Amino acid sequence: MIQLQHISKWYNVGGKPTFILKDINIKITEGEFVSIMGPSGSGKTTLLNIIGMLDLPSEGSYQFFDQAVYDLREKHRTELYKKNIGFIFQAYHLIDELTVYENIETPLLYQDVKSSERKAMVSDMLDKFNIVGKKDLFPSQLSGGQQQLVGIVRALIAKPKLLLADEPTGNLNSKQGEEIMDLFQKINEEEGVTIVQVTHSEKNADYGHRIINLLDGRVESISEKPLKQV
Ligand SMILES: Nc1ncnc2c1ncn2[C@@H]1O[C@H](COP(=O)(O)OP(=O)(O)OP(=O)(O)O)[C@@H](O)[C@H]1O
Repeated sequence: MIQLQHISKWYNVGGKPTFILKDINIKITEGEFVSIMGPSGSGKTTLLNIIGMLDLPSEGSYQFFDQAVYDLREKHRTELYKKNIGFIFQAYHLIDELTVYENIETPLLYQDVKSSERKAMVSDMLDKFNIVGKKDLFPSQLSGGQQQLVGIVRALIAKPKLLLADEPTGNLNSKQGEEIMDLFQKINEEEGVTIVQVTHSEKNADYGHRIINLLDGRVESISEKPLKQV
């Protein structure tokens, strides 16, 4: 699904290149659940944003299914992203002025899905994730865990093949965090959604089949993990 080759990213700081990522080579197969770990500043978010097509590297190539991502015009890259990728952030990034229902509906508006179809899709998701009763509330009226759940439902509504999550449980207590990780596991196993998450937590990383450890912008090691027993 994903093949990154010789990906590097640098910024010019005071006339000198400062490397954020250096010669990253990673393959991710459809259906995998991968965790990215590493100390603060090691380049995790930058790598996730490159995988999510939100950021461009300074060098290297990226194959997403049969598409050479950097050969595409920006418009086509955006279409590829919108069609295939859902993003979840630590700080939820919900729109405060919109209700739960409206927040979940937003990605469908960008995809020009018809009104009647949107209604059916949102209702279906509200039902599936047991949040029908919250649909008219605003984000400020929800707990952190509930807000993240809405963020996840919003990321999933357009049926992405790839779910990217940057510290998805960073603002949650351990019980809420565990619920979100269990949900990720379910989405991965039952729906076949490929997941790549950045995490500081060993416990959360263990939910993945594979852990990629970054250090100073390089892949320091990759460890395969047995599936977590439930
Ligand atoms: N526009 C920029 N110009 C210069 N340096 C940058 C820029 N954006 C990011 N960096 C640097 O890139 C490095 C990697 O950042 P990144 O957010 O990818 O790290 P991270 O591993 O996700 O860290 P954390 O765990 O703290 O979130 C940091 O040292 C950061 O200062």
